[in-house]
Amino acid sequence: MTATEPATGTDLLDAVADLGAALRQSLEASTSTTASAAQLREAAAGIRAATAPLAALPRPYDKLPAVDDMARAVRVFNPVVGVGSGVAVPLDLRPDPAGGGVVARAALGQRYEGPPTFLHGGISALLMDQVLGHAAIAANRWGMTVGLDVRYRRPVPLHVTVRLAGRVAAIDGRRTTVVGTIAADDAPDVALVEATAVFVSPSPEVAARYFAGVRTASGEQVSGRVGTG
Ligand SMILES: CCCCCCCCCC(=O)SCCNC(=O)CCNC(=O)[C@H](O)C(C)(C)COP(=O)(O)OP(=O)(O)OC[C@H]1O[C@@H](n2cnc3c(N)ncnc32)[C@H](O)[C@@H]1OP(=O)(O)O
Repeated sequence: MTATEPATGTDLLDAVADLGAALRQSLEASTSTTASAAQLREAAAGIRAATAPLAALPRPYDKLPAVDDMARAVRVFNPVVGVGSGVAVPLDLRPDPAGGGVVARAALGQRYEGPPTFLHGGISALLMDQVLGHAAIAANRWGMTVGLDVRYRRPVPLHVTVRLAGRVAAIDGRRTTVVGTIAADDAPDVALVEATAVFVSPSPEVAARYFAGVRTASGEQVSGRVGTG
């Protein structure tokens, strides 16, 4: 069982993952195609037609999807790890066998481009926030990000497998400091991006205020806290 692996292989979860994969293929194709204007308009019409029946069945944003499992930190529409998300990679984070923390490998596509042929710096920050957050959760130290420091040493190439890793560096009361890197998978010791994040577990009063209206699909109240199962 991994930190980001969905709970069960239910038919609904399989369908959510299938749609997520189709959306990601569509985004990737839309950012790398040389199709004509007419072909693009035809594609846009088809996508709008396919979207309409989904939009007609909305889920309130404070009701969690039935396929989520907060206790195991599985959030299926998370924009980094969620298998149902069109914008997610999705990263498959696993315990790092090389000494604590979590690690994932991925080749980032054209849809994440910043400078030509390289990863957008904001996407690097997004990925690091998530990876370091999961490293905190893996150490049973869930918290909200209060600080994220990113150093861009070298550009991250697209379409090349990179290794994203994070591990807890320090614990101080409700504060957890986590460090991590993005590096080429074949040169893991040469950091392209280095990041340090501080996560703070909200006080029970603050958590109750923030997440008071949030319910699971079966109607149970949630604390917001993830990865506690
Ligand atoms: C699938 C699961 C996904 C898991 C990965 C998710 C990764 C992505 C995570 C996010 O995106 S989180 C969203 C972005 N973050 C926020 O919106 C957090 C906004 N900040 C807050 O709401 C509050 O700061 C917070 C609830 C986190 C804390 O408020 P509290 O009122 O509970 O705590 P308080 O302010 O008393 O601070 C507690 C301790 O943390 C310390 N602290 C607070 N802010 C700090 C800071 N910026 N840097 C260092 N320390 C800080 C603070 O000094 C204090 O230290 P001491 O206990 O020693 O006094």
